[in-house]
Amino acid sequence: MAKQTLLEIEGLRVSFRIGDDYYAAVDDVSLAIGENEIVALVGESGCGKSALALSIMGLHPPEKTKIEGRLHFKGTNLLSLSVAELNRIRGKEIGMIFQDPLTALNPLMTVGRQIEESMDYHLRLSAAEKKKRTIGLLRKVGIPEPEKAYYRYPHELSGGMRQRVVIAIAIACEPALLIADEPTTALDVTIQAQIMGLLKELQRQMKTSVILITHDLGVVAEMADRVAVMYAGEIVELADVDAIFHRPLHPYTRSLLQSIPSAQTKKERLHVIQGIVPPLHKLPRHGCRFQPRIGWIGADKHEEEPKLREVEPGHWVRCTCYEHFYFPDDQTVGGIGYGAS
Ligand SMILES: Nc1ncnc2c1ncn2[C@@H]1O[C@H](COP(=O)(O)OP(=O)(O)OP(=O)(O)O)[C@@H](O)[C@H]1O
Repeated sequence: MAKQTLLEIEGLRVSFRIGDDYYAAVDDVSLAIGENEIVALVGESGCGKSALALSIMGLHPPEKTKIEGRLHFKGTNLLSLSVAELNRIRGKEIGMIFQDPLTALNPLMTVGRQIEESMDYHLRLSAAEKKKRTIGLLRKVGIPEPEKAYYRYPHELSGGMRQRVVIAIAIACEPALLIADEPTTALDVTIQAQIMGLLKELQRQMKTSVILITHDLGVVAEMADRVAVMYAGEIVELADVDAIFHRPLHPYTRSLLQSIPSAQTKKERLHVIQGIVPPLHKLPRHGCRFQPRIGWIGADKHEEEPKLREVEPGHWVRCTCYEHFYFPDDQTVGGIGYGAS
């Protein structure tokens, strides 16, 4: 089912200044987010997921960051807006949920006041209306005794409850787009599923589009409609969630999937992806960026300048190396070896 596009990311390049040079952490990324769609961005730490999200929110310091390309949101290029114009959109039309509720919340302000602050800027409501709406939001995000919680300070709440407050702030103005950057990383495992369940339920009720950044593929399987797999600043595979889990193509996607313990892989050996994502100033800028991590696949199997190609409707993959990729079965790392592909 084709969805109307809400945000069209076109040729986005986000570069950070290191010394005298700029290095792209997000490199020529194009991706459309549909209305009422959950798109997961996955990849190891350092692949550029947060850099992409923060550029949509306009939160990179301009003196150290160069942003190129276009971010069409409801027909407006966010990158052409002044700070004042952007302020009218972020927090209202686009909400963001950050990783750590402790740093996202002001410890000196009551929960109620913090939620109301997000409304002050965008909505014209009387004090009584704001309070009513805030208590309604606290109830909506599952905080017990919302009338009392309204007067509490963040430190009086558990981590899970604090993250619910962060979510309440993000949805206070009913944004069309919600960006959730690792929203459960800082929480206990038992609480993570509850928060994800809440996000999914809110998305269903409000029909908000969501960009969900995570490296938890279990969460992706539960939540996402489509998945963009990022490696070293580039999207290497993009497809709907079913295709990513059942017909993954790119060696990086396959390696990520093979590296998580699951019901199927439990009895098999887990794959350990060799090496690490290189630091920004050492990223390979030509050829297949994943090539150094799959050294057993010959150089001639990679494209010189790999492009994303649509190999079945809606399923995009970068570089021809996927056609030749296999998991070697003669290597063992730290007692954990490679499973068969
Ligand atoms: N302000 C900055 N200045 C310089 N380099 C940066 C800056 N922010 C991020 N980077 C670098 O850009 C690359 C991408 O970082 P980013 O935080 O977007 O990755 P990520 O995929 O979101 O990782 P994580 O899951 O750890 O948040 C990394 O190499 C990181 O070190």
